[in-house]
Amino acid sequence: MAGAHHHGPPHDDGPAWTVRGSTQEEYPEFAAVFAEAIGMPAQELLDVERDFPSAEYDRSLVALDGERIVGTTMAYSLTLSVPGGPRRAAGITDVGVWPTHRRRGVLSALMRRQLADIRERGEKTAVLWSSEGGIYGRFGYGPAIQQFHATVQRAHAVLRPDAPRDRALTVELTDPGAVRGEIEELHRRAASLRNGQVLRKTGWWGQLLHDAERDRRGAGPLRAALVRGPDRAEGYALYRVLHKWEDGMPRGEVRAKEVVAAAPAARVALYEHLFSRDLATGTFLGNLAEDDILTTLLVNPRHLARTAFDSLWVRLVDLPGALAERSYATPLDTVLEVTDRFAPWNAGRWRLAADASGARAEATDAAPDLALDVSHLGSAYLGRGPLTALVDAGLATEHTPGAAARLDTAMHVPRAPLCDTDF
Ligand SMILES: CC(=O)SCCNC(=O)CCNC(=O)[C@H](O)C(C)(C)COP(=O)(O)OP(=O)(O)OC[C@H]1O[C@@H](n2cnc3c(N)ncnc32)[C@H](O)[C@@H]1OP(=O)(O)O
Repeated sequence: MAGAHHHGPPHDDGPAWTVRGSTQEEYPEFAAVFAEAIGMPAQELLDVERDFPSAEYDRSLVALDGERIVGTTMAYSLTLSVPGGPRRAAGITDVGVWPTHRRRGVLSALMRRQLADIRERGEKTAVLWSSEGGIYGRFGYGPAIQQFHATVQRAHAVLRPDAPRDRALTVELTDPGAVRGEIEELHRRAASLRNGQVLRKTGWWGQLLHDAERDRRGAGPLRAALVRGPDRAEGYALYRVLHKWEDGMPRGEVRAKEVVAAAPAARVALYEHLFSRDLATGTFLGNLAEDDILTTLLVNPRHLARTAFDSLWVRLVDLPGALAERSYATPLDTVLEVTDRFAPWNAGRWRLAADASGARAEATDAAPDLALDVSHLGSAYLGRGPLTALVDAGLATEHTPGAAARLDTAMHVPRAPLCDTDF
């Protein structure tokens, strides 16, 4: 058995741990290691996977100590919206290291192998939601989206009188399973329009709408509010109501998991529906984009309590490929000197040129305008990573004055990215 006295190899000392592909047969052992690492019952993982399969076993990796699994990770084959359109991307998940084996380079070994595998498959980027902010920067991932959860007390949950309201829209309150097709279609449409969104797998929808008791955390069943227009569904909210009484007074809370709308009036109808549930003193809204119209439409936005957090992290796996497959707001011709510890094929100088006909990135010997880490480009990839801030912080170096600002301008997108699917 892997012993408590085993000290394991040092981090950067060659192929430290054996890493190999895993299988469906091995999944119970895989799940046991990952579950222990994140502190949830393994059986829960197995049940979810049995009922709502989404695992891609041929993309699962394990690290071994002797025969025993001590580290896990998996990748999903995703479609990610990036500036320029939807692109294939690897969605990294199930990262866990057995607690007695942490900080001995197990994850580092898994990451090296996984990046090589992704490159071989031809996906240009990898994305993930991180459990902690301190893990993935060193592996070349950069936080690319800031989004927020919000709470608004009933007294302040009032939208401007001139907010768009459409009498032709009706709100239907129902069990989400009854309108699943419409909900999925609305999300697919919205996801294709927002950078950072991923298309949800069937298993994820099943899990989301299944409404397991453990997901309720004291609140009632999951409800769908579906906005219907004359021709088609225009938006939906998925939410629960937590009914609570204190000293005989109603102190309930509406908890919205997501609000998705194809038009502003539908979004207004959904917010006003959520704000008007009786016996609730406030509304929680999860996963809003930085520029969500709620802030704009509240009569008094000061009382919207926002908790900002990093959602999606982006990693350029094939740097020239990733830079070439997105679009740029302004013409660009610049030379980047890039460091990359975990995907050495990206390290070096790249000339990035973009105009109306498209973008190219090619290896070059020319003098660099800007020197930075691959993780910095990951942060900027979805259009909101300020490279100038990295220069100001002394983490990136400008050799040509203004190079970072010019790249920021070219990579910028007007609408804030959002990812409302945590995988
Ligand atoms: C996409 C997802 O699945 S997110 C879920 C991530 N998983 C979890 O949070 C589960 C609990 N945590 C774990 O299982 C492990 O601690 C892991 C996976 C985060 C890290 O695995 P380890 O094998 O310990 O990482 P490894 O030894 O390769 O560390 C490499 C470097 O990263 C650093 N590092 C690792 N984890 C962290 C962390 N949580 N915070 C800060 N630094 C970290 C290490 O100190 C080390 O630095 P060094 O090279 O300067 O010494």
